[in-house]
Amino acid sequence: MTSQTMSNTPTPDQIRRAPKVLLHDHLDGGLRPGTIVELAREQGYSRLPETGPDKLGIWFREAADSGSLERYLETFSHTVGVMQTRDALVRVARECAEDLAEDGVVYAEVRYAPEQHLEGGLTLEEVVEAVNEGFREGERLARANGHRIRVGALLTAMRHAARALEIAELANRYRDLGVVGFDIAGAEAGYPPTRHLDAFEYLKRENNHFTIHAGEAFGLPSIWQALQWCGADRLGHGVRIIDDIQVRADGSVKLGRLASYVRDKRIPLELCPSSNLQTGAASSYSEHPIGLLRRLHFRATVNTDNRLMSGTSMSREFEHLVEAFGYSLDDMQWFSVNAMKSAFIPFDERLAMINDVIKPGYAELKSEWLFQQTASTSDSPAREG
Ligand SMILES: O=c1[nH]cnc2c1ncn2[C@@H]1O[C@H](CO)[C@@H](O)[C@H]1O
Ligand SMILES: [Zn+2]
Repeated sequence: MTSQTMSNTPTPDQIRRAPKVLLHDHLDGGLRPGTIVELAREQGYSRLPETGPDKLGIWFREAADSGSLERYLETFSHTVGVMQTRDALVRVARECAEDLAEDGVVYAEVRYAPEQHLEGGLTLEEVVEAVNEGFREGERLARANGHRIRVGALLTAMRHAARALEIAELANRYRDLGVVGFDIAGAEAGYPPTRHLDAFEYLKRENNHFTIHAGEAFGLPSIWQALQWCGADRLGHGVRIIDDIQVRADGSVKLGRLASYVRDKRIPLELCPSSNLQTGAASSYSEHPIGLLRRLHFRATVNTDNRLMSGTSMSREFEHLVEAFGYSLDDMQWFSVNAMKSAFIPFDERLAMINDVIKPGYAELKSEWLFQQTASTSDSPAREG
């Protein structure tokens, strides 16, 4: 008997078919390399470092593999560079929804910074409407291909800029019209989230939702500010919360006050393992804090961050975690339910996704697995699992 049939390790095919929930994915970090090449040609964008899709895909992964968030972020000039027209935005958003659906993602919140897409003369509103249109088209095309996905947009403000309040107002205006929340992103060191307190206070007064990139390139002070000064509903990454968790030689664990708060309040951590390896926040999958955070029952979720720059997908992220930590379909379900609970759509809609899509999806995969087990052990004594 192979180890595959003896253990309950999901296969790559099962991982892909398992219903997955994605809360942290950048629209401008997930383009198909072939699309970048075509858009660049159409728009006369001549600064691409490679003109063949395969080489360009490799270039992004290698350039992003720098160990520094600042250098990682430089690669976005080329994706943002070809996302300056309405048609380009519609196409990129459509393909994003299609690619996620194909990968078994059933619910996604995809973020982008509208202020970065104005160079071709579009207004902020036109940018948001183009992206929304693309997501709706992508959802329809996915459905026609037998995949069900729902995509909500998060509007990001860039933390080095000074437009956060304006973007927060934009997110509020398009609430219930495809936009489900707000975020700030960009270089973390030197740009604390409190610079944008006015935007967060405005959103709180409007009963709106937001997440903050924090605890990725900078540690606990950034997480503390994001939660206790700004009132973030979720943490983008938040991986450095590990700095407030002490694992003693005997294996016992002591949480500091901030880590306790994050766990006690069920603050969702939008963890992005591959991205963290590239920017230096973790050194290998098996050493990634997600293993400990999952064991300690933090509200941990699994995310892609930037599929292009990391050459990844939700399935790839789970494949890495399955390999590093021996995760089962039950673990995958736990992460997916965690993420769905943490989404910014209304409670009843989250519950419906959990009960009608996620749980039945995993139940089906597990029953297939049990069936295979029974078939492969039919002439040997029953095995304890
Ligand atoms: O992991 C990250 N940390 C901080 N900022 C990021 C990360 N990934 C992407 N962006 C930034 O967010 C912008 C809007 O999508 C991107 O253009 C990029 O500059
Ligand atoms: Zn991010």
